[in-house]
Amino acid sequence: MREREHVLQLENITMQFGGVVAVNNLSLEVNKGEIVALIGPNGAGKTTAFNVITGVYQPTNGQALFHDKVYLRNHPQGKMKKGYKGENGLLYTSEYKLEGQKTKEEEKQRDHYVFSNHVLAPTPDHITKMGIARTFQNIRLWKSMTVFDNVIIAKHMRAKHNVFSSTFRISRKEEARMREETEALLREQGLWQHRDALATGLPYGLQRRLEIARALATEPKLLLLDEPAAGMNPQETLELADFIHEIRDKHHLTILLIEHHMDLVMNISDRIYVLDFGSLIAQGLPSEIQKNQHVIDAYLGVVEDE
Ligand SMILES: Nc1ncnc2c1ncn2[C@@H]1O[C@H](COP(=O)(O)OP(=O)(O)OP(=O)(O)O)[C@@H](O)[C@H]1O
Repeated sequence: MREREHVLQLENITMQFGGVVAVNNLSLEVNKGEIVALIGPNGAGKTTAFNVITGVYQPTNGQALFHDKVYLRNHPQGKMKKGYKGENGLLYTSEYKLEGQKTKEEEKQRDHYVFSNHVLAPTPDHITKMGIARTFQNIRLWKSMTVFDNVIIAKHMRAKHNVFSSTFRISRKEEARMREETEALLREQGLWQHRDALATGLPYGLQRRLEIARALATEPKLLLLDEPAAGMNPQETLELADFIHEIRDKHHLTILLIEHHMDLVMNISDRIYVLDFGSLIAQGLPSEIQKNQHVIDAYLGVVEDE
């Protein structure tokens, strides 16, 4: 069997807001080409996990790796050092000690975690350039811009220079290339005939498509979808499954998604992680998760199709 290629790994991620532990000691991995779902009841911490992965929030503790390279890391500091309610609060500090006799494996593990209090806090912009893109639970488009501009600006964000310098200084050739790629994306998403419309003027379903086109414009390796089926009827939800497979294959993506529509989740996911009150309560294949009594009690037993 081929070795798994890690795209994203979260290790011991805790996100605490004041006294609220929104995500508690979360570890997970997403491998190349996989479609992985993160599910759980309202308030379980799913969106917070996405916000940590994309640099919107700096986690209180833990680290994340993209293609096996640590790109964000933190440990409880300042006031939080006392008020920390999560687990493994010393793991990423030089205060971490291994008790008792150390095996080679434990030593290796320790070296992997401890970087002498070294904190890494990349900005969302940096993370987009690295190759992680997302969509939002509540669609967030640049409302006063046209459909075309929403996508081409995202392309500029992917370019090596920043939006402002690139707007004024990129070569004509590069600009032409970006326009061509934008056209291709809009055609692919069935949005080309709407290119001059304002983003907010589009019907809801097309706004979702535009959000995905804009995410794809940044040429991601990993795409995070936050409730892509929200507001869709059963027929649209069914079509969404095919659509997600299509974009995964066409754009060579790895996908992590949050979703409450269990039919969709069970249909498209290679693996599923289940959160409840910020903590991971189960992980496995869809067939395993469906049968897991803990998950049924915490979530599946009460889930309502939207
Ligand atoms: N910025 C914040 N400040 C304070 N508390 C927050 C913040 N963001 C999230 N929380 C809290 O963290 C917990 C997890 O919220 P989160 O939105 O991540 O859950 P979720 O699983 O995405 O829920 P849903 O399915 O309803 O979207 C909740 O208790 C929420 O109130």
